[in-house]
Amino acid sequence: MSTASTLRPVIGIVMGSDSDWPVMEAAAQALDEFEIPYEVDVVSAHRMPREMIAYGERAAERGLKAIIAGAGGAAHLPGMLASVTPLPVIGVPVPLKYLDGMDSLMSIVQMPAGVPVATVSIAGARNAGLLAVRMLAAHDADLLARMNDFLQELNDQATEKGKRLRTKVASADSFGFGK
Ligand SMILES: Nc1c(C(=O)O)ncn1[C@@H]1O[C@H](COP(=O)(O)O)[C@@H](O)[C@H]1O
Repeated sequence: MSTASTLRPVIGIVMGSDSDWPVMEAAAQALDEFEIPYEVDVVSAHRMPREMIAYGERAAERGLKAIIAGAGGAAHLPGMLASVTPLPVIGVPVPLKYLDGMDSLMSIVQMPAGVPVATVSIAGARNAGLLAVRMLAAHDADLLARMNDFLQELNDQATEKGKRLRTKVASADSFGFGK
């Protein structure tokens, strides 16, 4: 098991295989941006069911506050974790070679009532990381302020994009383009 910092991890990032990491690392990056300590591991419901159950059952007592679980294809990992932990589980549908991740999405999102998994978009690992930050921020005023700054930054960037687009279209118009 690897841990991103020497601090005790509060978020677990797990995935069905190390082949999911190229998608899942965006969750880790988002947590890094907010200096949230996390751990990373491969925990497969299909290939190592006993370890998977033990991971879910022990997650809360080990101090984790939420689990981000990514899997591809018959992606049962997030739902199975959610069935053995009271912690929030965020599911990331990992797209594989066939079916473009629709199989992963459907496997993760259609949970029976009583066992929720907060499913993000196909390959939406960055949003999974940001959602985990928001969950922590609900009980942490400093983190909440930083999330607000982050949102303001997004707002400023979008405003800037609009400005650039309007300038581009206006200058094209003055040459008789863009009509
Ligand atoms: N969906 C699951 C689960 C599970 O849900 O328990 N365990 C592995 N897998 C998925 O199998 C895909 C192929 O894995 P390999 O690349 O190891 O063959 C991965 O996307 C993994 O998440």
